[in-house]
Amino acid sequence: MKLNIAVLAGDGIGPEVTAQSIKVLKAIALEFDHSFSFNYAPVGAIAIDETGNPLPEATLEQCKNSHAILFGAIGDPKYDNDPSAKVRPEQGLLALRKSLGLYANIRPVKAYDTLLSKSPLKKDIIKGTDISIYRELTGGIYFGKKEISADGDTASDLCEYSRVEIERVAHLAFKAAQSRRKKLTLIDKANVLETSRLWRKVVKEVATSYKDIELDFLFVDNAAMQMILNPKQFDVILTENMFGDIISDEASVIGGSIGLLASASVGDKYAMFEPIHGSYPQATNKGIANPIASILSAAMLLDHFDLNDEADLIRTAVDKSLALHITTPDLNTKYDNITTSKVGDFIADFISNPKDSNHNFSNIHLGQSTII
Ligand SMILES: NC(=O)C1=CN([C@@H]2O[C@H](COP(=O)(O)OP(=O)(O)OC[C@H]3O[C@@H](n4cnc5c(N)ncnc54)[C@H](O)[C@@H]3O)[C@@H](O)[C@H]2O)C=CC1
Ligand SMILES: CC(C)CC(=O)C(=O)O
Repeated sequence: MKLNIAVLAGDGIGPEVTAQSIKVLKAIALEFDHSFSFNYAPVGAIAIDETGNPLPEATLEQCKNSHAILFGAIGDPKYDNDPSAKVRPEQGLLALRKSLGLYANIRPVKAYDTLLSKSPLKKDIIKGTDISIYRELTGGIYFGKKEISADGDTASDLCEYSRVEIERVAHLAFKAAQSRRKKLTLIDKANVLETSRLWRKVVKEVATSYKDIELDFLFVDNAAMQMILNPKQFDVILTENMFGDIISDEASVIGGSIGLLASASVGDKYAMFEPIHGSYPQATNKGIANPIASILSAAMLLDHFDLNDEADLIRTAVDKSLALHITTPDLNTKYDNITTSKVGDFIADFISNPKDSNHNFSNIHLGQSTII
C-alpha cells in the first residue's frame, strides 16, 4: 500500500518521539512491502516562531493532501507562563482538529501484565483493565466563545453542543462497544450542566439503534473516582471534549505512564494519530521521553487502513520491549540508560526480525542493571 503521511512533530518531545514512530513505520514498510512517504510540516510554537501562525496554511494543505497525519505534541513554557499571549501553540492543534473535522478521539487504555507493578494503583485493581475512551474532539468549551472583560477581571468560556455533534461520535462509540464487551458508559455532569442533559437525551435516543449495548451513566466527579476504585467496570467510555481530556490523563496511571497512551482522531474525511501526552518540555532532547504512545499511535494509523497484521506486529514488538525492560526511565527500574531512541531501535529491530528468538538487544547497549 502507498501512503503519504503528513508528519507534524511539533514542540518539546514531539520531534523525538515522532522520529521513533517513523523508524518503526519504515521497518513495517520494508517488512510488508509498502511504500510510506513522510512529509514534514510545522505546527505549534515552532510554527509561530517560523511564520507567526501555530497552524500555517501550508501545513493544513499538507494534511489535507495526505492519507493520514502523524502528530507529535505542541506547547512551550514561554506561552504557558504568559497568560496574555494572544497567539498560542494550542490554537494550532485545536484549529487542525476543527478544520479537518476530527470529531472523535479514540484513546485505548489498558493495564499491561508486565507493568502492573509500575502503576501506583494496586495490581488486583488494575489487572485486566481494557477501556476504549471516545472523547468528542471538536466541540464544547475548548471551542466556545471566549471573553475577557476590559478590566481583565472577568472571563468566560462558552460550552456549546449540538445534537449532530453528539450523535456522530455516539454512533462510533456504540459501534465500538458492539465489537467489544457491549457496554457503554456516558460520562457527563447532567445534574448541573444543560449541555450534559442534551448529551444524555441524545445518547439515549442513539442507544435505541444499539439494543445489544448496555448503556449506563456516570457524573464526571464520580467517574473520576470510579476510574481509580474499579477501572475494570469500564468498557467503552463516551464523553465530551474536556471531560475526556481529563479522564484519559487520569486513566493513564493504570498503565503506569502517560507515555504509553496512544490515540486516533478521526472524522468523516481525515484521520490524525497522536499520543495523548503533551510536549513535556522538561524532557526535551534528554532522551527520556517514552516514545511508545507515539509508536502505538502509528499502529492505530495502520489499523485505520486495515493493515491489521502490521499494526499487531507493532503491538507485539511493544509488548516485547516492555517485557524485556527496554523502556525509558518513566517505567524502568532495571536499566538506567535506555533512551527514547533505543526503545525505537529495539521495536524497529524486532519488526525486521520478528522470528529472531535471540532478540537480545543486538543494537542496544544496556546500562547498569540496578534491580534484578
Ligand atoms: N496534544 C498535545 O499536544 C498536548 C499539549 N499539551 C501542552 O504540553 C505542554 C506541557 O503540558 P503538561 O501539562 O506538562 O503535560 P505533558 O503531557 O506534556 O506532561 C505531563 C507529565 O506527563 C509525563 N509525560 C508526558 N509525556 C511523557 C512521555 N512521552 N514519556 C514519559 N513521561 C511523559 C511527565 O511526567 C510530564 O511531567 C503545555 O504547553 C501544554 O499545553 C498538553 C497536553 C496535550
Ligand atoms: C493542548 C490542547 C489543545 C488539547 C489537549 O490538552 C489534548 O487534547 O490533550
